[in-house]
Amino acid sequence: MIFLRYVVRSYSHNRSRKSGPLCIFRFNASVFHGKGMPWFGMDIGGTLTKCAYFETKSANPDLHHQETELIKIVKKYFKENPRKGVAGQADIRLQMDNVSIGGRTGSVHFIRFPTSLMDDFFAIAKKHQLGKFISALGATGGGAYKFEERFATELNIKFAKFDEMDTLLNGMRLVVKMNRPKEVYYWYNPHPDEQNCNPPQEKDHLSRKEYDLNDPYPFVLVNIGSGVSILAVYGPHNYKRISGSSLGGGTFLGLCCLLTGCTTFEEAIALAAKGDHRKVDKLVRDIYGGDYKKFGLPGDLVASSFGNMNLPDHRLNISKFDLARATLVTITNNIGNIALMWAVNLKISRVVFVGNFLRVNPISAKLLGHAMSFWSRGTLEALFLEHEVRCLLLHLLKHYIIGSS
Ligand SMILES: Nc1ncnc2c1ncn2[C@@H]1O[C@H](COP(=O)(O)OP(=O)(O)O)[C@@H](O)[C@H]1O
Ligand SMILES: CC(C)(COP(=O)(O)O)[C@@H](O)C(=O)NCCC(=O)O
Repeated sequence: MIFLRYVVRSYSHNRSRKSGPLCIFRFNASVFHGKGMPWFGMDIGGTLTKCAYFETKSANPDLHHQETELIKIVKKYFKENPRKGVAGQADIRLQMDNVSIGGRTGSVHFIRFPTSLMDDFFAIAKKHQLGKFISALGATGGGAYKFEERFATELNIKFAKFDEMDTLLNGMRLVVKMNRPKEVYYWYNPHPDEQNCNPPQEKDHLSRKEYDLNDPYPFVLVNIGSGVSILAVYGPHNYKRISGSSLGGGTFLGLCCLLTGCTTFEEAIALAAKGDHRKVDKLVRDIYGGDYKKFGLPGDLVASSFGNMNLPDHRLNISKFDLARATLVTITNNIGNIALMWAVNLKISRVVFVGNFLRVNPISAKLLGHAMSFWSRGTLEALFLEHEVRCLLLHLLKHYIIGSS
């Protein structure tokens, strides 16, 4: 059986953890028989390409030599890379150490690069004759379909494709098990007096608490990527896609770039962190002069997202920070509303939010956490995963290594 082999060591300069980076090279299967080397999987999404690899300690000195050689090539790869982005960012924070997969112990590393830079990836992969090292690659996401032919014809690499929803769920199951009890968490209010008294806006004082998702079914899974997919999950192999929305992470980033001139997600989130959406939105109190008591709508609740922006006076008083925050709150609230509707409709009390929109984005996570609880009067739980990056790659690894799901 031919296994995927990659040398991947994150190149991050993180001081507290071992660093190492990435690349993708197959070893000669007849020599290595799939023992000891890192395994690799790729999720090619609408915005980001996510890679994960499992790096075991090698017991085989030949293998170790090969690995060292490959790391050299990897370093070259980064140096020669024309654009920094395509080299990928190692998500050191997500790294999982001492993980056991297929009877071996090692670390799972995560890396990402923008899918829009796939041409650069191909150029570099061709230059280094990647196809000589890799024969097959576990792939998921829309790009597993979109780029399959290019990988085959230009790089001579075949895809073993996995459906992104199947893999997302399998990966989630796996990561929850492997990283228990730290993986799943929720936002709670340490000051119960304030519980449900305020409109569902983000709460800076909310704290994170671990959640034991030992018996998870049923739950609603909301994947916030470029767009949004919503699944009702009833059992390990029993789920359906119940809804979706085109207003997702890509919408936030796209609108934010248009409205503020920012160019990256990190920048957009940093702007939003300093802004006040209430200057941009029309609130219930702007309309009622206070709360709309009959229906329990607090005055601070957003009545109309961006509803003040038709007025020149209001437009003069807002900053790019406020616009970024309003965009973030608008998109997040919309996703929360759809998720809530489906959970209530299906009488499912747990809603798990995943996807890279929640990466470095506690504003949205807290907003979702508070809003779900507020609007359901405490009957719904909004849960989050430590590995908000689509952990489905872990499933790929497992599938490839052990040949089972
Ligand atoms: N470094 C980043 N670059 C671009 N978008 C990012 C980044 N980090 C987080 N995001 C957010 O994550 C979304 C993509 O999420 P992801 O789950 O990777 O979806 P996809 O599989 O569609 O690429 C983006 O639309 C954006 O909102
Ligand atoms: C097409 C997608 C499954 C692709 O997944 P993604 O790359 O966004 O994670 C997703 O963007 C989606 O479900 N969009 C919403 C489509 C709808 O209106 O239901």
